[in-house]
Amino acid sequence: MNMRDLSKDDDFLSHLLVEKLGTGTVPLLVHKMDSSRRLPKTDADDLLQIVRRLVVTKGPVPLVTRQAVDELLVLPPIRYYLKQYTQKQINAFATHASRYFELYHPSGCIEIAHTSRYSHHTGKSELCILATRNLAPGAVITELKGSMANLTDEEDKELKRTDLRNSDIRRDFSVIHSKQMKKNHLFLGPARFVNHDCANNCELFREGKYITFRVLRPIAVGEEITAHYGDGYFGRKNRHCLCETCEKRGRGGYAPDHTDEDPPISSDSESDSGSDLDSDSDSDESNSDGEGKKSGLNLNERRTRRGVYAVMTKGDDSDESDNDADDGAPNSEPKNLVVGGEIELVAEVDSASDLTSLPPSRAQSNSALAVAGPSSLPTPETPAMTARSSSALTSLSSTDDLPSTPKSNQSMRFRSIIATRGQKVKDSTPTTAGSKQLMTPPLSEDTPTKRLTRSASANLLASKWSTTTVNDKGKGKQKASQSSTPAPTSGRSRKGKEKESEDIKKEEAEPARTLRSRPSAPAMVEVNKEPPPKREILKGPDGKPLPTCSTCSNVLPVISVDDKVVWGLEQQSAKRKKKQDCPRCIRHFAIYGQAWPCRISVHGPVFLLPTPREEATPVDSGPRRVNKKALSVLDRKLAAAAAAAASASPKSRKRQREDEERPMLKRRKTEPVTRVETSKSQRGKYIRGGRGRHSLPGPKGLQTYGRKARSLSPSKSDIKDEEEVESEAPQREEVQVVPKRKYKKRSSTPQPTLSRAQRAEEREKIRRWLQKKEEEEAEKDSGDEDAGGSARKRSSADIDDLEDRPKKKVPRAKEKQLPLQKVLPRPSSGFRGGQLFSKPNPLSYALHAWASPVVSTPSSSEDELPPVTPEDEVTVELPSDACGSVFSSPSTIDAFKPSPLSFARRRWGSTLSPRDETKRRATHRNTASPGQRSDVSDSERLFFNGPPTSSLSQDSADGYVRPEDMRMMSPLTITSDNV
Ligand SMILES: C[S@@+](CC[C@H](N)C(=O)[O-])C[C@H]1O[C@@H](n2cnc3c(N)ncnc32)[C@H](O)[C@@H]1O
Repeated sequence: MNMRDLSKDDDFLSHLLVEKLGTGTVPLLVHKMDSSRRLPKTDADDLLQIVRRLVVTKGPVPLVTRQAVDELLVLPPIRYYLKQYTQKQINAFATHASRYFELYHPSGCIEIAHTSRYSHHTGKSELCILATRNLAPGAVITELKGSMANLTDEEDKELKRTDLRNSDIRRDFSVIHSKQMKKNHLFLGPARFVNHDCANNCELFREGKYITFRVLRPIAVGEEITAHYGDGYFGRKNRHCLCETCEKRGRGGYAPDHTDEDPPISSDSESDSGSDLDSDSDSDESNSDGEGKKSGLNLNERRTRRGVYAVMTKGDDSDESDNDADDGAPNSEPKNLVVGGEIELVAEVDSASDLTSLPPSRAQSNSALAVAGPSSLPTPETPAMTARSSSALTSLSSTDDLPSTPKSNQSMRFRSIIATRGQKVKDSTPTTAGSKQLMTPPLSEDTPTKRLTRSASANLLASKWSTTTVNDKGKGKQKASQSSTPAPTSGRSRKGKEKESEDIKKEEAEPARTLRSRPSAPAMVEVNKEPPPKREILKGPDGKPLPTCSTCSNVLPVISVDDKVVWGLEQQSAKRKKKQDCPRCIRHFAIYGQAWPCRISVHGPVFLLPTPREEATPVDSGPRRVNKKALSVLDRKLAAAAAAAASASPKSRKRQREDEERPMLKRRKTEPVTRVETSKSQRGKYIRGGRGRHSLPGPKGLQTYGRKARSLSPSKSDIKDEEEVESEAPQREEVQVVPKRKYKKRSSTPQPTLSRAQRAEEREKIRRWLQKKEEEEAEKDSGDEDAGGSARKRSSADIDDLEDRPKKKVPRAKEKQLPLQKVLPRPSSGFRGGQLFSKPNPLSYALHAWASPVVSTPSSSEDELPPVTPEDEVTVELPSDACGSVFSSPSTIDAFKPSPLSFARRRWGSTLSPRDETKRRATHRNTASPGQRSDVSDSERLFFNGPPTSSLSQDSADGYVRPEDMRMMSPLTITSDNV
């Protein structure tokens, strides 16, 4: 996979499956590889439904994920996006999509969330990965994956480039560096949201084809998953690091003597970052730092030097050319990253860092570990699930844990405050440090136990997954030692990060080492059953308690995106007294239907919030199985129907024929019904008529005009032909206005074998034929030809037909005397626009068809009404959507002409007024493409939901598929390897 595709796909997929799955008003804003890239508009609801189905569908994760990917790929915007892709690229996209989908599976243990940790310095929204379960050391977070792409030298340089106009561009990415090859690989996917912590709780490692994360020490629910980027990533000795550990220790960006300026590069600067630096890593640094240095305070600077650098220190570093060339698997990681190959995150010298605007040590900073440390055994006062502080396996030494500067003794593992940029500016000024508290609410306290006690489901989950107790050191150790990669133990004194890394490296380097098999569910640590400590109520500068999330109990965050507060302040002021959930918990509930952090429905895999679209789109999108039983039932039914047809009276046969000839009406059961009732006084006034059995002049009918012998059950092609002609009929008067969207028959019958061009040709023939006929009729009408003469010209078949009807008794003389009147058609059963074509004289036909025509003046308001059936108490279902939208024309609906086509048009016309119709069309276009309508079957939806043509803009996708687009619908192959 190349870098361009991967970054493009990741931008799109993170937009779809992270940003769009936010809480609607609060997107989880992802920093893109190229934020200027336009992405196809996608309906967030569609995506949410797919994820919800994934959540409730039972089955192995790869299968369920694959299904979600399949569903994603048929969405019109996605098909549009993939239109130019080759099958290989589509596969790559699908695989990358599966990485994001996997995050949401109920068996997963992490989530992507907002974090306030860095953005209060940058004014930008930042994301992080949080644990949604307790994780024990050695657990592999299988869903935290990424896809890799080789970087050419040019691309590598390009990624280092700083766009001074937009510091986002090319800055927020992850790169994995192969030390031996001295080559970089772009590493994108959910794993890229892992932030750095100087005392990281996870490590990046290679497992088979994947690069994923392994837990180093116990992680509690709500705790952030962190990795170590290296010692020089955030300036020399990470002096600008804003991680929690630095905050606790009063180091990095929180050091009391911290300044935004970087000290001059000393000769040993390289040693800060270890020896694994990319040789040209700093080649562009001066350039990138220029702006920050000049201004002294670059608020837009995200402090991303170059992304995560993971260095392969051993393993097969043979050069890979195109790592996805072999199997077409898009996610093929570079082959040099072999199993067991050690990946080390190393520092990148930040010799000329422009990391600015770092505030001095936060006076009000909390220190989570003031009560923790290796010596601190779990006590009733210790937060039960504060694994880091209570676990005997914690790797932090007392000196590490206890801050060097006085801090508050609150846990700050899960913060939710994001200050605005304005606050940041104030924060960065020492003189205003004291007033910072006034501007920025104090950091939230995270008391996981409290969270659990607030949520019964969470308790359930916790108890369900409990495997070890943190009180039981031995057990915990045993668990850790069971893993092939021993996790740091509590007894081990920590002599700094480097020492720890060394130890881990050593252990991993042992030849006998085998990678642990992937746990089906991550190992958990049990919650402390002790009563939770009383939660301290955090108060704002006004002395009032800060609003907290009613589910997770964190202080409600203030989230700002590009200097704009997008969530928080309004909600907090308006709902200060009301119960309110934080965006994270709202999002969680929207996806899982359960209170955070529970993902498993206590009622089993029953979907909680079905929607009409869900019902219309069954979870099982695969072909339905026809079993023997169903077939025998079908056979029986068919036999019974045949027998009934054979024994039917001529009258009932006739009725049956009529019914068969009206497929359009039958189809629209689901559409709004307009009921028209006739008055009793009208009863008996009208005689039945207009039931012709004349075939329509379809492709065949052109040659055999006239009565066509029909079989009892007309063939499907007959019906289709009729439909086509009916569809075309109303267009005759507006030859130029040829509706492009033809109503598709809702059935699983195969589409006609005629090609589009052929059909168009046939239609054109019909149109010409009709026009010719009309002209002939017009000539006849204009002449002095009498009705009898016209009648004489009719075929005997037509006469026979007419003789069947009561109206044949109408004397010819009377017929002739009738003045030209406006005749309202009746849309009752029996009227067929098609037969009008075989009786080309509209007036005579009308006289026969409508024995007692309804006369109205041209300005009659009846014109505005839908066709009324003057039959006895007949309730008619009038079509109002599918056909109406195709055939009714606002311009012609009022202009009534007593021609067969007018009849047809009005017969099938929409019941809406022209204005309403226009409005309805607009809404219909905007909200529901044919492929989205619930009355359209799945197969048709697939057919309809084509991507817009390239000539259309993204936003004006017409939702119709072109034959050439069908390529996209070829089944995707995601092998289990890929997923
Ligand atoms: C690989 S990304 C991690 C995800 C990132 N937070 C986001 O929202 O895209 C790395 C970026 O996260 C931020 N970051 C992560 N850890 C940090 C730390 N300890 N101190 C300061 N910034 C950090 C920096 O902006 C860094 O460039």
